[in-house]
Amino acid sequence: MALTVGLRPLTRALLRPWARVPGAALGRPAAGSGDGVRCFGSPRVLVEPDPAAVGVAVMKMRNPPVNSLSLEFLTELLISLEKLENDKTFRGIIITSDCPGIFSAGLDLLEMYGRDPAHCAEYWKAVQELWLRVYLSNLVVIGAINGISPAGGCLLSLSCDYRVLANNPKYAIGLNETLLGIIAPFWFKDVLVNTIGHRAAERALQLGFLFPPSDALQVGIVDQVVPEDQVQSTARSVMAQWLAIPDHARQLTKNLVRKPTADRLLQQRDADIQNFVRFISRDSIQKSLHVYLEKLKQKKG
Ligand SMILES: CCCCCCCC/C=C\CC(=O)SCCNC(=O)CCNC(=O)[C@H](O)C(C)(C)COP(=O)(O)OP(=O)(O)OC[C@H]1O[C@@H](n2cnc3c(N)ncnc32)[C@H](O)[C@@H]1OP(=O)(O)O
Repeated sequence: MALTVGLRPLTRALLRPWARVPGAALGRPAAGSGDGVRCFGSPRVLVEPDPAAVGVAVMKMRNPPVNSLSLEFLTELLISLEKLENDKTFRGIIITSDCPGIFSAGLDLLEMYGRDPAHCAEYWKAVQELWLRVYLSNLVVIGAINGISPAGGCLLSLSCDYRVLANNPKYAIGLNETLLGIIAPFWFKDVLVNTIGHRAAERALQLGFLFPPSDALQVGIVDQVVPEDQVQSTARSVMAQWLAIPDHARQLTKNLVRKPTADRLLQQRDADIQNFVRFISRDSIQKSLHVYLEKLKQKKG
């Protein structure tokens, strides 16, 4: 999948040579890891081989305070995923968070609020790109969801092959876009419908449900709920089960199941970008985002 087409200078710079990303170094031993352990990443994305599982990488999102998916963060995630996809030593990735209590707060509202149409278009293209990259990955992708995961964070989780959620009543997962006065795009909706079924998705989307762990498991938006300190070990055991399947058979099957959903976006990416830009630029939508951002500020007191 070509990643650089049509992207503006910031994104192109980030997608160009790995070494240009400050702090990034492919093949450099990880701080605190044994000599010779391959570790690569970027300021906001830490990627390490799982010391206990051959062929598995752990990708930790580290964009404090809430792992919101800014353009720079999306770009770094894309670079890391592309590296992993092309590195034949890896067959699976566990995606998790390095921000306590938060998997990802979803799309970065500041990339959509008060921005010009060109910026919004570039941002949306990167959002599409990340989804396609994760959803269609040849690797086994397991979400070790160790925190709240609304909207874009939920989409990222839903795009994994399997989701393990920490059993903490403070955590919740769902597509809550309507609560912000915005709507989930058709491909977010498609992935949710594929996961929890039409009727449950219809209710969840319209009411902007954020499911706490027990409800999340019951509706099927996650596959397993486990005590917080067992999220990583469970993700690792699940990974072993998925890696026991020959790659070619699993990958072709994944493609068979997921391609029709991805194709719906691939066939109309530009139109989807234009729709997004038109929608997000409306005064009424900008007002809703403003109100929501103010609410987030006031919550702090
Ligand atoms: C035709 C097509 C139409 C398409 C339409 C658009 C489709 C858009 C699709 C997806 C949308 C999204 O993903 S929108 C994002 C949804 N996310 C949320 O609703 C989560 C919002 N955040 C929270 O609820 C909380 O921050 C938290 C529960 C995640 C964490 O709470 P906590 O108390 O720990 O932290 P704070 O609330 O104090 O937040 C700290 C800091 O971060 C800022 N913040 C939080 N979330 C975001 C975000 N998503 N984007 C940008 N910034 C965010 C928050 O404002 C605080 O900032 P300050 O410290 O500066 O006050």
